[in-house]
Amino acid sequence: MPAFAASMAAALVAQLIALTIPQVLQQIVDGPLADGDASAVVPLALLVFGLGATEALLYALRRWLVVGPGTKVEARMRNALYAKLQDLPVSFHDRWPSGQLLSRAVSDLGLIRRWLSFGLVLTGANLVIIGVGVGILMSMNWMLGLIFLVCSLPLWWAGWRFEGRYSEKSRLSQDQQGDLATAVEESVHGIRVLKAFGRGKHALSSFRAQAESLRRTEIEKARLDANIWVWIMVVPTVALALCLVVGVWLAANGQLTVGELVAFFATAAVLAWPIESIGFMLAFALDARTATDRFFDILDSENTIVDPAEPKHDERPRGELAFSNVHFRYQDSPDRFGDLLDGVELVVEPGETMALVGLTGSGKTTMTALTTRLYDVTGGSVELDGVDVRAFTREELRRHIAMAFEDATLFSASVRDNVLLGRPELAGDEPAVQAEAERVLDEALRIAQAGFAYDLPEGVDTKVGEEGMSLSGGQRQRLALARAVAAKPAVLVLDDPLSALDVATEARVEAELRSVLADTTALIVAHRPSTVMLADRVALLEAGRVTAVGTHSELLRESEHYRFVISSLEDDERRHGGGDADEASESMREEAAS
Ligand SMILES: Nc1ncnc2c1ncn2[C@@H]1O[C@H](COP(=O)(O)OP(=O)(O)OP(=O)(O)O)[C@@H](O)[C@H]1O
Repeated sequence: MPAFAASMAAALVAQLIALTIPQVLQQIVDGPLADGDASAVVPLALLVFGLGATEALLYALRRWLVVGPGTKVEARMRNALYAKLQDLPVSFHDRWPSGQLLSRAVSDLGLIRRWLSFGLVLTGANLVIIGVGVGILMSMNWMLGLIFLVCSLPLWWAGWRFEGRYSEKSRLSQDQQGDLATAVEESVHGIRVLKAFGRGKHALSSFRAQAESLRRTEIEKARLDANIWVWIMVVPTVALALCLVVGVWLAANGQLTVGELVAFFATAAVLAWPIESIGFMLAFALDARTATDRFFDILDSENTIVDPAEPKHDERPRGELAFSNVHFRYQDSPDRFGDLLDGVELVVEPGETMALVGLTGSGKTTMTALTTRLYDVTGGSVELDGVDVRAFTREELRRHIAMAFEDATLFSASVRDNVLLGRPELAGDEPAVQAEAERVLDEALRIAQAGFAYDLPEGVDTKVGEEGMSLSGGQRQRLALARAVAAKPAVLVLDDPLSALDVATEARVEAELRSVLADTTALIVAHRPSTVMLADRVALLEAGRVTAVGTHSELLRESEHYRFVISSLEDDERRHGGGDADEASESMREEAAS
C-alpha cells in the first residue's frame, strides 16, 4: 500500500507540475513578451525546463515504485490460488475444466498486476488532475471553465453506458479464453488418441470454432471501445472550439489577457491526455475487475472436505478399515437414481488383503475414494481402527492410508522424488536421512517390481517427464505403486494399479506385498481373476451393497452373481490377450498357497 500510494503521489505531483507550466507561459506572454524584454524570458524558460525535467523524473519514479509490489501481489495471489486448488476437494476439480483454472492462474493474474501497477495508479492520478485542472480553468475564467465542464457531461453518460456493456463482454472473453486453454490442454494431453483415430482435423475444426467465437467477442469489445473513443476525442475538441470562440471574443473585449487565453488552452492541452485516457482506463479497470471476479470464484469456493476442529491422533494405527452403513451419491447424480453406495458394510481386518469385485460401474473406485476422503460419505461412516476417518486431519489420514490408481500419474521429477512423494521427511541432506531414503526407495522399487528404474539413463535420478510419458504404462503403474508402498501406510488402497502388468509380474508384486507388508492392510479393486485369487478374502459389491464376503472358492460356491462377475472378468482377460490367464492363475494359486 505505501508503495502504491507513493507511486500515485509521484504521478499526481508530475501532473500538477505539468499544470503549472501554463501559468509560467502566461507570465512570459503577459510579461517579457508584451513588454519586449527578451532577457527576462531566459529565467522563466529555465523554469519551464526545470519543471519539465522534474515531471519526467517523477514519471520514472512512479514506475519504479510499483514494479516490486505489483509483482509481489501477483505472486501472492498466484500462491493463494494454487494453495486453494490443492485444498479444494476432488468434486470441485470434477466440475472445473483445467483450462479455466490455468487461464485464471496465468493471464488473469498478469492482467491484475498490470492494472495495479499502471492502471490503478494512473486512473487515480488522472481523476484528481482532471478535477484540479477543471478547477484551475474555472478560476482563470468561470465562463470558459463552465463551457468546458458542460461539454464534457456527454462523456460521463457514454462512459456509464459503456461500463455495463463492456463488463459483460469482458467476462465472456475471459471465460472463452479459459475454454480455449482447456481445448489446447486436452488435445495436447490426448494427442496420441487424436492421431491414432485420425481425429486431428476434427479437433482442429472444433478448436477453430472456439477461437472464432473468442475473436467475435474481442471484435465486439473493440467496437464498444471504439465507440467510447469517438466520444472521448470529439467532446473535448468541441469544448475547446467553443472555448476558443468565446475566449477570443472575451480577449477582444478586454475581459481576458492574451496570456490568460494562452494559459487556458495550454492547461486544457495538459488535461487532454488524462481525459482521453478515461476510455482506455475504464476498459482496463473492467477487464481487471472481471479477472478479479474470476479469481475469487475459486478463492471463495467452499471446501466441503475440511479438517475437524479437534482432530484425533493415532501414531500407528493397527489398520482395521471398516465401512459402516456407508451411503454415497455424486452431487450431480440425477434425482431419479438412488444412492450409488446404499448401505455398504465391510470390515477389512488388520494385515488382511481384501479384493473388491463387482460389475463395471458398480462403485468400486468410489468406495476406495471414500477411505482417504477424496469424497465424503453422504451417510454412515468409514472408520480406521474404529475412528471415523473424518475425525483425523486430512494430512494424518493420508499418511495412514496410501492409494495407487490405475491411471498412474507421475510428476515431472526424478524417479526418486516421485517414489518418495509421500515421505517429505526423507528429503533432508543429512547422511542418516539420505541413507534411510535410499533404503526406503530400494525396498519400494523391489516390492513394486520396478527394478527397471536403475537401468534408466540416470538411474533413479532420471526425470520421468510430463506424466512419465517416456515410460510404458506398466512401468508407470509400478512406480506409482512403489510410491504408495514407500509411504509406509497402515492401509494400502489399490484401485486396480496392476492392470497394465503381465500376470506373472502381478503375481510377483503381490507375493512381495504379502511378505514385506505383512502388517499392512490392503484393499484392492480387482479386475482380473488372478488378483482375486491372491487376496485373503473377496468382497462382492452388488447394487450399492457388499452382498458377500469370503474366500474366492467360498464365493464361487455360494454366490451366483460372483460366478457371473468372475466369468465376465475372465472373458475380458481373454479378449485383452490374456489367453493363458487360467494357466497363470493356476500357477499363482500354487505360489500363493506355498
Ligand atoms: N466424479 C463423478 N461424478 C459423477 N459420477 C461419477 C463420478 N465418478 C464416477 N461416477 C459414476 O459413478 C458410478 C460408479 O463409478 P466407479 O468408477 O466407482 O465404478 P467402478 O465400479 O470402479 O467401475 P470400473 O470397474 O469400470 O472401474 C458410475 O456410474 C460413474 O459414471
